Amino acid sequence: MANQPVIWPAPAKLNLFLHINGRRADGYHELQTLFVLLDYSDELTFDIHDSGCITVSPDIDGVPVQQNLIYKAARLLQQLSKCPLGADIHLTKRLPMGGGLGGGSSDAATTLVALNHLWGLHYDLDTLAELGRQLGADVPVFVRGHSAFAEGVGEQLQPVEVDEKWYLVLHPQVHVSTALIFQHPQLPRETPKRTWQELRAGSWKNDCEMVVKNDYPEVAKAFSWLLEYAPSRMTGTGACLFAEFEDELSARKVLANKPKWLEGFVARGVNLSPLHAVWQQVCEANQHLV
Ligand SMILES: C[C@@](CO)(OP(=O)(O)O)[C@H](O)COP(=O)(O)OP(=O)(O)OC[C@H]1O[C@@H](n2ccc(N)nc2=O)[C@H](O)[C@@H]1O
Ligand SMILES: Nc1ncnc2c1ncn2[C@@H]1O[C@H](COP(=O)(O)OP(=O)(O)O)[C@@H](O)[C@H]1O
Repeated sequence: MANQPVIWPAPAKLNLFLHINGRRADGYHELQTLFVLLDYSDELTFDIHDSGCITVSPDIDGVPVQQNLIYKAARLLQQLSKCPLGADIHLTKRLPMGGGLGGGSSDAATTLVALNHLWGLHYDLDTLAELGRQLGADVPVFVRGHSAFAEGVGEQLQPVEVDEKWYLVLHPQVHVSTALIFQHPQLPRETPKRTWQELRAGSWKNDCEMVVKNDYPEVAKAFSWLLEYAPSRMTGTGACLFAEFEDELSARKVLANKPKWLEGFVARGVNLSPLHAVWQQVCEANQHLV
């Protein structure tokens, strides 16, 4: 039987809180956020060849290949390393786009980590995270592969151990543009900065929630529906919201009741990224071969 290709996961994240502390001269926002990785992922496979070409399939509707973060990540790595190898990359998309789950950023991070390994480049995680930062503020946390408290524009990361709770994630099927929310005149930008020690005790909120609820009635409607069952919060700049549960069954019971206009899934919050778990397995398997 032919060897099955390795499936490299690109997990979702939730922002358990997202506090906006100010706006910088370059337009980017200073924020404090708690990223928790989920065991629910897009999946990528990589077929390496020596033509030097990069292909990504299937096409993502509305995203030309040169704009696809997978393609951009592969090209960036190729340019830095002058690697003559190429790759045919296949994506199985499970994470809703523009949902605040970081799917595109995670796809980019998985591409950097996987091609670094498969092309034999041996860059360390600091180098890959810095490359990732050039692609998007959310990419470094996925490269580093651990749930983390983040500051700055999201690139100053401190790995933290979170309770690995269960989450119901609901997608109200609208696409929210991160750039538009950050330009919003009514966005609150003055939450005082606090230390992680202060923040870990609670008082968590998402400063983007109110403007998104006001501008996207579907998001407000989803919050109203979920309120019957559990308190909830938005992740990132939306549109997804989530509720936390102690066990899987409780989360699945609420999911089973959801109306048709809501998409959703249940996943576990994890400290170590599923990407890094697979990477470790691949390295161990290679060691057995030599
Ligand atoms: C705010 C977060 C929280 O996780 O939102 P989500 O995208 O996940 O919803 C992320 O850090 C987003 O990261 P990412 O989606 O990679 O952002 P980028 O592509 O770098 O930036 C998209 C746009 O958002 C704005 N932006 C982004 C991050 C930031 N700290 N301040 C900003 O003002 C900028 O206008 C930028 O043009
Ligand atoms: N591989 C990719 N997967 C998803 N979105 C991508 C990808 N490459 C580029 N994009 C662009 O990034 C935007 C944000 O996507 P995504 O990361 O899924 O959302 P969010 O940042 O809200 O979590 C998409 O609307 C799309 O235009």
